[in-house]
Amino acid sequence: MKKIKIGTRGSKLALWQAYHVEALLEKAGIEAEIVIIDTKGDQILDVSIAKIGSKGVFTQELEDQLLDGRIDIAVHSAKDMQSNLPEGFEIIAFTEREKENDVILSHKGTIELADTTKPLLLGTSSTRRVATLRHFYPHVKTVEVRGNLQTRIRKMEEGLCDALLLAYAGVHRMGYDEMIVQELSLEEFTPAVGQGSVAIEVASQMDKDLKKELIKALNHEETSVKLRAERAYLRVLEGGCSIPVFALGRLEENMLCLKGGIVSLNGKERISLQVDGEIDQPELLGQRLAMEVFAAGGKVILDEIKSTLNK
Ligand SMILES: NCc1[nH]cc(CCC(=O)O)c1CC(=O)O
Repeated sequence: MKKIKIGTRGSKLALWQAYHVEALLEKAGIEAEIVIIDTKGDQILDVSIAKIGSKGVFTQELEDQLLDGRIDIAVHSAKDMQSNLPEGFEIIAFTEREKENDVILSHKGTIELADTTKPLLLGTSSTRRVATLRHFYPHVKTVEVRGNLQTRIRKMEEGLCDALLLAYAGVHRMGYDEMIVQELSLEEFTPAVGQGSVAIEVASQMDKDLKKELIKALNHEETSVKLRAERAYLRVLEGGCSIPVFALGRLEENMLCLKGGIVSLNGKERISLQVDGEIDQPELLGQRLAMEVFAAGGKVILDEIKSTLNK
């Protein structure tokens, strides 16, 4: 079998993910090498993702190279993948998911979100986290902070904020577990779709046998079932990472339980529901969740968010 070229962004987290995939391939006896590609999302660091327009900022360049055959697979944080891939591309595998929670990282020791007596300024650039904070902890102030984890930590230490709100997966992979001061609950801070897993994207024209080999080596079936449901939910909402929606699949015996919802940008309204169904049709469950969230008032919230972001 030929040597597989793994395309990745050059950030430390992206490289960790690419090496992880390389190791999984090697374990399956497949030789691989890593090709680093610069993306628009990496170059524009001073503008929030929500403003750049999230569509493919981190993925477009990798997709160009997939078509050219300069790389065979593209590795992304599953969370950063838009719900509808452009024509001609598909995700063939999701790697085993890391713990999905959000965490608080701080150089200051304990942080008490519920303590309304002390001013607290949290750094984040995720609309979901800001809106969720506004909903559950309206007294907490937020400031936008972008850049890679190292940059964000430096900005925090320089005084930009008291603490950072981040995905556990990225913090853990970059080796900053010691700075975690609190793990947030999945009930309040239900994660973004796909959080904690790595997605493998290919050009659909890829040789069928090769595709099969790669799926066998890289796909974690249970993760894949959960993420297919979560992504189907996101697809109905046409949400990129700029919209504060969340969903989390869980497997319980032979059932797939999907919890998810949406929160308004000001945090005033938050809808969170759970639907349960068969494991073998995860997409249907995601669509069902979307319909129930819409019916419960989510459609109005979504339309409001979209009109605000498009202004
Ligand atoms: N949006 C950026 C991003 N994309 C993936 C991760 C972390 C790893 C993961 O969730 O898989 C992060 C950082 C964060 O949200 O804290």
